[in-house]
Amino acid sequence: MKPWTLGLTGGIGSGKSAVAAQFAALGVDVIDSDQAARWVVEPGRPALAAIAEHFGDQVLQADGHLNRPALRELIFQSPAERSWLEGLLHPLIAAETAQFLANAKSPYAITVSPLLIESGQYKLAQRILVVDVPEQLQIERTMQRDRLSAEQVHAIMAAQATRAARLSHADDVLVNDRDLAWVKQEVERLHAFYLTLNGGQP
Ligand SMILES: CC(C)(COP(=O)(O)OP(=O)(O)OC[C@H]1O[C@@H](n2cnc3c(N)ncnc32)[C@H](O)[C@@H]1O)[C@@H](O)C(=O)NCCC(=O)NCCS
Ligand SMILES: Nc1ncnc2c1ncn2[C@@H]1O[C@H](COP(=O)(O)OP(=O)(O)OP(=O)(O)O)[C@@H](O)[C@H]1O
Repeated sequence: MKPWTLGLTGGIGSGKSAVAAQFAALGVDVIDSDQAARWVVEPGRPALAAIAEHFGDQVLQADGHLNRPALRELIFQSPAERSWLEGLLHPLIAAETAQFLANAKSPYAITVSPLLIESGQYKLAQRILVVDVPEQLQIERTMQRDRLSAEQVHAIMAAQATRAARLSHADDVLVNDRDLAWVKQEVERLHAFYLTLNGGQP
């Protein structure tokens, strides 16, 4: 039987990757749209050439790879430029995701995306798990992981759905305000529950 799809979402730095890694360790097939966003702009791919043509060589590194921090600065200070980039990349990311899910072999598969709600991709999932954290913790973890200023993190958060909007789509919520042992325990609980579901429903 074709696996059903769990959509896993949360704001920047909420802990999606940490949660997804625990599901993957239990044998669940996981596709992460942040990773797919990297594949589609590898050197030689047409999207990278389109980005360089649109933004200029300032968004390329000397070795020809995308200069991600430079592009990040440009798009989070201009909604129009962000929208242009999303128009180019989101269909490519969606295609990579669809192909992965079509080949998934575990009882259910997970699509991880920070923009699951915003992009409409949630409609492809039978069930939605939101990783939720208090904003202060989200900001602290992101600043530490990415070496960003509070202002830079706020600019990215402003481009994402609000916590309330995301939670309004949730079937399940993992509150990631404790340590990683807690994440593991919560994922094991959810996984045991998900294995009892038919097509994502009880
Ligand atoms: C701007 C880019 C080059 C920055 O790369 P960088 O390596 O610094 O960050 P990374 O890709 O790992 O993303 C980190 C986080 O930023 C946030 N973020 C990224 N893109 C967006 C966006 N378009 N809107 C809102 N938040 C975003 C997400 O929370 C994401 O998890 C990159 O994020 C990108 O190509 N974004 C456009 C594609 C996209 O929308 N990706 C989001 C998944 S669909
Ligand atoms: N329960 C936790 N305890 C301590 N640190 C954590 C916990 N969960 C996540 N982190 C750390 O917080 C940071 C953000 O987590 P993670 O990278 O999983 O978030 P994300 O939602 O995938 O972010 P993004 O949207 O940017 O991809 C990472 O450095 C991670 O190691």
